[in-house]
Amino acid sequence: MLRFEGLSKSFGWRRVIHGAAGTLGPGAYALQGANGSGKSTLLALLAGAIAPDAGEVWIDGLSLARDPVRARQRLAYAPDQSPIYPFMTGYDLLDFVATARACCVDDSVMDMVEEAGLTSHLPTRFSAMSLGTQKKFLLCAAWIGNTPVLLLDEPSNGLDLTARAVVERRIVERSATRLTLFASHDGAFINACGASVVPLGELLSPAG
Ligand SMILES: Nc1ncnc2c1ncn2[C@@H]1O[C@H](COP(=O)(O)OP(=O)(O)OP(=O)(O)O)[C@@H](O)[C@H]1O
Repeated sequence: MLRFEGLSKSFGWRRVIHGAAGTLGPGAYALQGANGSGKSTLLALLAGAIAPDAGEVWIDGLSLARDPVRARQRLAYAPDQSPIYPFMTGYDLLDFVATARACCVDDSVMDMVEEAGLTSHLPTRFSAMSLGTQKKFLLCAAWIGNTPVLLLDEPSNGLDLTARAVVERRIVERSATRLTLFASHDGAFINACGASVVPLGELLSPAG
């Protein structure tokens, strides 16, 4: 479902990810590691949000480098924070993501919007939303298309208790047939999601 081999990334002189490799099937996985160890960088590489210096990623068997359109339609990624255009509304974000994934905003996603307390914020511009509200929209957008692979960076950061429970339940619901890989330092959240802990160091080349 998610496979990656030989992934490496440096920022200037600093090598952050070296020789990362792994194969993950359906389930929930919590990527763990110290601050600054490279969890967000690895998730961004797996999502194709940043280009690797070396290595390759396959989403549901499709190469992210060689078959990017079809691979990306099987993938959703919610960074911890995202530079969304300030003039976009909640509606605009959901529509934009659905178009990119060649699908629609279905009832399940609108239920999530309602459960997370976002309905009244749908017409609000991102520039006028709190950080927690922006985060909730990013997470709801990540559920659009019910993609086989879902990558989430610190999904519980800044969420109120209601939204946190919604995201936990949604991750559990996916786990039988789909993959969710998320970076988190939040032990209670990881447990509530029934996630297996994946130490970042175990995915990296020992020579790194
Ligand atoms: N765009 C960038 N340019 C330069 N350095 C970067 C960039 N992105 C990340 N880094 C550096 O790469 C290293 C790993 O950062 P990353 O955010 O991936 O770590 P992390 O494990 O997610 O950390 P945290 O647990 O604090 O969120 C850090 O030293 C960071 O400063």
